[in-house]
Formats: sequence, C-alpha cells, structure tokens
Amino acid sequence: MGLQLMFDDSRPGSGIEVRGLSHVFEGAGGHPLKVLDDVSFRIDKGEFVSIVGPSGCGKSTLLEIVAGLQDFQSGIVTIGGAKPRRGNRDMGLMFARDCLLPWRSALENVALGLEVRSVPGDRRAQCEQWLNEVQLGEFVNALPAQLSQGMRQRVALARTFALEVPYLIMDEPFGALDAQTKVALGGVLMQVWEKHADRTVMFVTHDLSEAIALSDRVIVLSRRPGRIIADIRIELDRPRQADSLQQSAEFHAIYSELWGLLRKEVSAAPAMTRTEVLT
Ligand SMILES: Nc1ncnc2c1ncn2[C@@H]1O[C@H](COP(=O)(O)OP(=O)(O)OP(=O)(O)O)[C@@H](O)[C@H]1O
Repeated sequence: MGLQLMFDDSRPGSGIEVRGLSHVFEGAGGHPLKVLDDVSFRIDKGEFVSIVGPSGCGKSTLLEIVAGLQDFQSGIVTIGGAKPRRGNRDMGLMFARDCLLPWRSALENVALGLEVRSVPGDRRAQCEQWLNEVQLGEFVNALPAQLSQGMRQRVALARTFALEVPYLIMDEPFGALDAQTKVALGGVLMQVWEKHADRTVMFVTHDLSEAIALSDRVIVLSRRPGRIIADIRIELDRPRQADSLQQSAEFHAIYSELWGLLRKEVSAAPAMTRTEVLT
C-alpha cells in the first residue's frame, strides 16, 4: 500500500494510458479554471480502477476526456493505443442516470446498444442472459416505470455489459441510489465483473467503501486542480463478498489510509463534507 505512481512503458497499446494530462476550462467571468494538473497513470487490460477525490477536483472531467466527450489542452491519452474518440465502439459508458427508454421493456433496453451496433447473433438470448446475471431474469418484459430505481440501474448495468466491449467507463453509476441499494448494486457489479474480468474498468465515485470493495487500485486526486496524490493497490482476495468485506480488518485499514489522504484535501475544499466522501 502507499503512494505508487504505476507507470510502465513496456506495454504500450493495451489498457488506458494517461500521461501528463492537464486541462483548463474557461470558468465564470472568462477566468481560467485549471481542473487537472499533470495527471499520469495506466490502467492495465482487465484492471478495475476507481478514481476518488474531493468534489470538483476534476474526476468527471478526467473520465469524459478518456471517453472522448471532452477535449483537453495538454498531455497524452490513449485507450488500447488509440486516441479518445466520442462513440468509441470498444467502450461502454454508464452514469448515475439510467437513461432507459420508457417505452421499451427491460429486455428491449438491454438490446438497444446491440441493435445500434448491429451486433449479430440471437440478441434476445444474449439479453436474457445478461438480465439473469443482474438478477432480473423475471423482469424481462417489465417497462422501466414498473421497476424500482435500483432495478432500472441493474438494467443499465446489463445493457453496458451486454455490449461485450473491452473498456467500461462508469461515473458514479450508483450515485443516485439509497445506501442499501447502492451496496447491493455494488455487489452485483462485483459479481458480474469478476465473472467477466477481462473488462478494463475506470470507475469514478465519491464513496470510499465502494471504491475499495470493487477495485484492484484506487487513485486519489487532490482538490482542484486534480493531481494524483496516491495510487493504492487493493490487495483484498477475490471473489469478494460485499457483506463480509465490511467486517474485515484489512478493509478498514485501507479505508483509514484513504480517508487520511483525503481528509486534508476535503477540509480545504468547502464544497465537500466528510459525509459526502463517505456516503
Ligand atoms: N464544461 C465546463 N466548463 C467550465 N467549467 C467546467 C466544465 N465542466 C466542469 N467544469 C468545472 O470543472 C471543475 C471540475 O468538475 P468535475 O465535474 O470534473 O469535478 P468532479 O470531481 O467530478 O466533481 P463532483 O465530485 O462534484 O462530481 C468544477 O469546478 C466544474 O465547475
């Protein structure tokens, strides 16, 4: 554990690489607002890496840059060796809003990405299988309005995994859920990802417990402008069980280390309270 800037030039082309990334927005009144400062890291193929940091430190901006949704001023970013681009077919995105189409059933929503990408094969069978994996096998014909928020987010999870893409980019996908549902959904994501662990995941969250439970590594950003203050490998055995993790001394030790790093940054960032980091 501890500060390690994981960067290895020996394996270019695989995974996600960010080198010397800095970005300045035009802020209020036209003043420059530096949000990212010389950020460098690599996410290897098949790794699950979370990004945490105080509110407003640039986590979503970083994720949007990697997803090709946001231009940047300086640095190098590659995904599988290629530059970020909007609509990258190797990448699935998931956000706090489920973005389900209300007139389509759960199954039809899962199938949407496959239809758009003209994925061949028996889409119905594939989508049923993914709905089973997120424990919604009995709800294939339900409309989004007939599902709870947590169930809708499960459909969104199934839709994202159904794309069978190597890179998954997730920005607080469970951020809008209540605490218990969030833990349950984290458990579902953990199970599905562990079963399909060749997917490279970049996951932004406010929630340290969620980051530790899910990740192989947690990258901690400073307050704005975000720079990396730690890159911590989570050495908890897999497969992991959300419930038993919370009881483990190792989990609490990692939590304390992360919170110790963030506390200073958070206390200097008035927009974020301890509760916001920990919820
Ligand atoms: N398009 C934009 N134009 C100008 N400023 C922006 C833009 N997008 C984000 N910002 C600003 O950049 C800073 C970083 O925003 P970002 O959403 O990346 O932070 P974050 O760490 O994800 O925050 P949170 O944890 O609260 O979601 C914020 O001050 C935000 O107001």
